[in-house]
Parts: sequence; C-alpha cells; structure tokens
Amino acid sequence: MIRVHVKKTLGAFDLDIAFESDGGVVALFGPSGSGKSATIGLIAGLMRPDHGTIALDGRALVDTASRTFVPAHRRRIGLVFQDAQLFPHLSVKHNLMFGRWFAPQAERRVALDPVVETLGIGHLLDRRPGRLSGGEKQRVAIGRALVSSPRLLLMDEPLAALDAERKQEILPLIERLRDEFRIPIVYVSHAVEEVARLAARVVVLAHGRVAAAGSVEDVFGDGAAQAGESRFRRASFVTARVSGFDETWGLAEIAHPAGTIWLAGRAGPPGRDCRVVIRATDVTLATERPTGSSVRTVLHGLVARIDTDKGPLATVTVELDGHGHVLASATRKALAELGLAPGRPVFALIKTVALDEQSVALGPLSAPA
Ligand SMILES: Nc1ncnc2c1ncn2[C@@H]1O[C@H](COP(=O)(O)OP(=O)(O)OP(=O)(O)O)[C@@H](O)[C@H]1O
Repeated sequence: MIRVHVKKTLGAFDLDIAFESDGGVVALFGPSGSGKSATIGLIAGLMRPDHGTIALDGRALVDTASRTFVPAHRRRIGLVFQDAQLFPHLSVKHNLMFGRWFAPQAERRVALDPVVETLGIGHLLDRRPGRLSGGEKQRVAIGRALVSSPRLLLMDEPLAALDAERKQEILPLIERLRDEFRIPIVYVSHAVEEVARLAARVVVLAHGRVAAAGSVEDVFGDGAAQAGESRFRRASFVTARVSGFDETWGLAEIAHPAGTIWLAGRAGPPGRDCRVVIRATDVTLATERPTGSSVRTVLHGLVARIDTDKGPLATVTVELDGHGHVLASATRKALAELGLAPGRPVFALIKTVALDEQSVALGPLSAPA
C-alpha cells in the first residue's frame, strides 16, 4: 500500500497532492505540466517534498515532520521512464543484472529467468542497447526494474515513445507484471486507452492538485475528467461480459444491458467480465435506431451531459441503459439539428471495425477497496 501526501514548490509551480493505493495499478492521469512526473520524482526519492509524508507498506519513506528521508537507492522502487535509459556499454544481460544488485540477497523474490521469458528478451541477452529497437529497449528497461524485486514499480509514460504496434506488444506484458508478479504499479499516462487496460484506480491531476480520484469507471464516467484532452485522446470504457464468438464472421459478442457490443476479433472466454475501451471519435449519435446502416453496435441511453468549448465540437456523455457511460465526439451543429440535450434518449453507434481484441481488458477490473 502506498500513501502519498506531499507539497512541493518547483519554481512557479505548486504541487499539493494526496492519494493512496492498495495494490494493482494506480494511474496518474492529467494534461502536460499537471505534476505527474514531479509526483513520480518525489515517490522515487529523486527530490524531497517541502512538506508531507510518503509511506510504502506502512514504512515511512519520507516524513518531513520527523526529518525522515530514505534515499532513492534504499527505497526498493523500480523505475521505468519513457526512454529506456539503459547503460550503453553493458550487454542486455548485464543491464538486467545491474537491477539485481539493488535487491538485498534475502529479498530477491523475482528471478531472472521468468522475467526474461515473460518479456521475450532471451535472444537479446548478449546485445548492447545500441543494437535494440525502441520496443526491445523498453522491455529490457522493464526487466531491469523487475529483477530488482521492487516493492513498487513507477512507470512514467513507458509507452509514449513507441509506435502503436509496439505499444500493443508491451501492454500485455505490463498486464502480466500486474497479475503474475503482483507488483503494485504507479503508472503515469496521457493515454486513456492505456489507463483503461491497466488500472483499477485513477488519480487525475490538474495544476498540481488532485482533480478527481477513484475507480476508472467512476472517474472517466463523464467527460469532465478528459475536458483538457484532445478529441483524439478522449475515450470511455464500458464494463460488460463476453457472451460469445461468431465463428462465421469472426466477431466477438459482448453483452451489455444497453445493447450488444460487437468487435472484430476475439475478446476472451465467454462469461468473462471485461472492460471495452471506446474512443469518442468512433461513436456516432442517432435519435432513432438506424436501419439500412452497416453499424452493428447500437447502444441505447440518455444524454447525461454535453461539454463544449469555443470550437465547433462537443463531447457528449451518454448514460447507457443498465450501467456505464460512453463518450461521443460530435459537432455542435449536429447536436443542434438533432435537438440533443441532457435528458434526451439517444442511440450510441459504434463501428465494429473500430474495436478489436486490443480494445478489451480482462483481468482484475475492480478497484481495491
Ligand atoms: N526543477 C524544476 N524547477 C522548476 N519548475 C519545475 C521543475 N520541475 C518541474 N517543474 C514544473 O512543474 C510543473 C509540473 O511538471 P511535471 O513534469 O510534473 O508535469 P507532467 O504532468 O509530468 O507533464 P508531462 O505530461 O508534460 O510530462 C511544470 O510546470 C514544470 O515546468
């Protein structure tokens, strides 16, 4: 369990935040300059807070009142940054072993072999980092953090420098760290889709303060938490249940009280609860159930809120029948012409081709109490 309650002034920036997590992945989410990396630096021990406490599993790492400050190298915290920061003159194997030296003999809970196997880096062990791709470097950086048997893993936008394909390769690996190695993770990201895949809890930072915190569903339930994000980043997630797979057409069927969600590919075994990530730009709104349209996923609900700024676009939060919300990007012109306003019934249409197996998170989806 990690508890953070810190204040820190950095030039003109004033950070004052408190949050806690009981394990799994807690995501720090927020726009650029909101204080995410500063928070990571404080937890890692790369800088000192002006006031406050940070405790990990009941042990104070920092307590300004009692002048406690455990130095970074004694915190047993693994760090993974956007750029892998490997030692260029060491082989992959020696980079990995370097992480291990930080773990006292008695606390080496994570062995090298399963890490190498999980991350698929066995064939890279003799190479130097200069001869690795970006995705390979990042897997080695994750491995190095893991073999130090950390009590906590801090990941600061670990996928931000990778292309979409590499991201999709590494996300399942991080899910395995969470589920198989059971290492608590504080995960910094701008990407709603990553947060939805990985996190049970999310802490939204804005201007150095906690703007919202709670389960991913609660925090992202309406458009407000994402108001500062570009429309291409806005997304919502729906908790639903895998109900079948249509062999003839290769489509997974996911049951939700508001309607069946179809996706191109497999979603997991029938009966499994899942979280489906849906980008706001992939959702179209309609006041009537469409006929003569190629769209298969038609979810019924009510308009809960409409967020607009000065531009031509709006983000509509639709409260789905049963439970959950979906966000839709639309033009203000369309909303005016359709007469859509809070309280009006609406259909949210989602292109099946916009969803595939990468859109679905299985695994522990509920936030620890
Ligand atoms: N050492 C420093 N001295 C002065 N200001 C600083 C220092 N470090 C960070 N800041 C300021 O603190 C604010 C928060 O920075 P931080 O890097 O934590 O943001 P962030 O949310 O991680 O942003 P991004 O998503 O762009 O990485 C910024 O305004 C930044 O300029």
